[in-house]
Amino acid sequence: MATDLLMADELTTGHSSAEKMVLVGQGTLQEETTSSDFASTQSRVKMSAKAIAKDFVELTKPRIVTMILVTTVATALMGAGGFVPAMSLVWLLIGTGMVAGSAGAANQVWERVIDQEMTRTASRPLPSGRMSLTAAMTFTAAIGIIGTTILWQFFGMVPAMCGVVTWLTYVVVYTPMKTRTSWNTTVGAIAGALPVLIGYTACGGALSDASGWLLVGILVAWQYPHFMAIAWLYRRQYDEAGFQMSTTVEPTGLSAAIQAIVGSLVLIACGIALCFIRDSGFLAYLASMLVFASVYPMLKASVLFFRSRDDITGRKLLRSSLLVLPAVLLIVTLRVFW
Ligand code: HEM
Ligand SMILES: CC(C)=CCC/C(C)=C/CC/C(C)=C/COP(=O)(O)OP(=O)(O)O
Repeated sequence: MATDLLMADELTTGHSSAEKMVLVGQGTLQEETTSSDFASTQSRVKMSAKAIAKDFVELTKPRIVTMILVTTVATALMGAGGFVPAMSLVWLLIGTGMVAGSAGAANQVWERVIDQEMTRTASRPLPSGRMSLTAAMTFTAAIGIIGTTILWQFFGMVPAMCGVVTWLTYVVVYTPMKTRTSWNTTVGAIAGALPVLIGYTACGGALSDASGWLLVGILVAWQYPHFMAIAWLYRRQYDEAGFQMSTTVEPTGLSAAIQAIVGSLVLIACGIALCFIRDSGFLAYLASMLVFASVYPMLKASVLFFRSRDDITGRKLLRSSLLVLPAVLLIVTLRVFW
């Protein structure tokens, strides 16, 4: 208020009352214009800050990281053989999430040029030009280092190294293989499965435990139906961009369908084996039946895709895969408490 009055005085010194009203009016108008400019600038700054933050999140492949964190909770409980202190779980999720996000971001840095060739990826922060390479690389390094340090400091060298090995497998091995051989999916499945060892070893499990590797088996197997559906749905874009995927090398999709069926069957086998690893009582049989029932929709979708390879059966297979993984992990985790 005082400023307004000061402004009014400065504006009106040495002028008639009528001129004063106009000047004050103008001054007020200017003040209003200035303040509305300020408000709109402020809102623009807020919006651009929101958009920048959204791009950094998008760089990490948040949907994949979210599902990886779901597997991290399950494998942490399994490694602990029971409950895990809430704060430990929070730090585990922060550390794993940052390392996984760094891997996803590094993959997008690596593929920033070829991602322009696919409609599915062209709108990403780097290929679209919304984010600078320096900002992306700095962010990638920062969250990767911070996440690895958190895992190391709170849970020890083994979980931290599991994260580093996963990061390297995905970024340095899998990513360059994508344009060279369709065997990239096998390496990607290993990279996508290794994070289960982070949660498992962070909360008491050992790398020598069969349970940990059966969990790896569940994730490796699951990724075939999951990705073969995606490889089919985006086959044309993959082919035009020069990626070597099962559906570009063998365009009928028969190989992809067979891999999806085999992956579903191996997933069931690994899940049932995990149900019996503690004992072979009634609950082991009950849990096994639940594992079969939870994977069955994906097995059925794989068979339907095998019989009729089109975008409808392909999308149904992808959707079923995204529901099946959490269900299987819930059942095998409950076996820890049952
Ligand atoms: C061989 C390994 C894998 C490959 C090649 C792969 C590939 C992909 C691709 C290309 C997409 C994006 C689809 C799109 O743009 O709509 C995607 C989506 C997704 N992936 Fe995977 N993925 C793999 C492993 C994993 C793993 C290990 C997880 C987590 C446990 C995972 C969880 C997801 C989720 C949740 C989505 C989002 C699906 C959606 O929102 O429609 N994927 N995957
Ligand atoms: C803890 C840690 C380091 C976790 C990392 C694990 C991780 C990010 C796995 C992703 C699995 C995978 C192959 C995704 C597809 O990438 P893509 O390059 O085929 O997807 P795109 O074509 O959409 O870029």
